[in-house]
Amino acid sequence: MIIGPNKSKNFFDNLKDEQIQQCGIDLRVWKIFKLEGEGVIDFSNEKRKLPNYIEIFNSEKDEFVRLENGVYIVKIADYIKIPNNIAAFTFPRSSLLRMGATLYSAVHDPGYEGRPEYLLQVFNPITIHKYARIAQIVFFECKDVSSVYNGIYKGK
Ligand SMILES: O=c1ccn([C@H]2C[C@H](O)[C@@H](COP(=O)(O)OP(=O)(O)OP(=O)(O)O)O2)c(=O)[nH]1
Repeated sequence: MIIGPNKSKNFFDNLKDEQIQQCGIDLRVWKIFKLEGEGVIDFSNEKRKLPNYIEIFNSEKDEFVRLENGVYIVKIADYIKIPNNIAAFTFPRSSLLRMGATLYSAVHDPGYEGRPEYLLQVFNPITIHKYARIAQIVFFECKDVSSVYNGIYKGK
């Protein structure tokens, strides 16, 4: 069952009214990175290695950035604290899709807190202004949780 914004807004601090949607919360861009080098992924995470992130935009310093076609990492400005019985998925805003770009999200685990990062793929050049509402996160009740998130991305 979806946890609506009347409750999920409490998983954030300092949300703007415009971020409250019908069943989710719009998320704001903080930083955007290009990837440099290759990643490594395995079974145990022993060999896991992320590429270098080259910052190309920061909402605290820049007004906007024009992105050519390509792949980017977006760091969200909003700090989220997910309760231990709730999970979440993030979707691109339809306006982003309508511009020829999209955003990919993995699962947000019960117990996670931090500022999520997403993969942004640009198929048609777009301009992103500071703190742009780029995505919408939707929260779900998660029964029979085996454990809460305590991995390397917690709190970042
Ligand atoms: O697109 C996403 C989806 C989730 N998260 C956050 C919330 C989630 O709880 C945490 C870890 O996500 P995941 O479990 O998919 O990461 P992993 O690659 O499995 O790393 P770990 O070994 O830490 O679980 O990252 C993101 O930042 N971006």
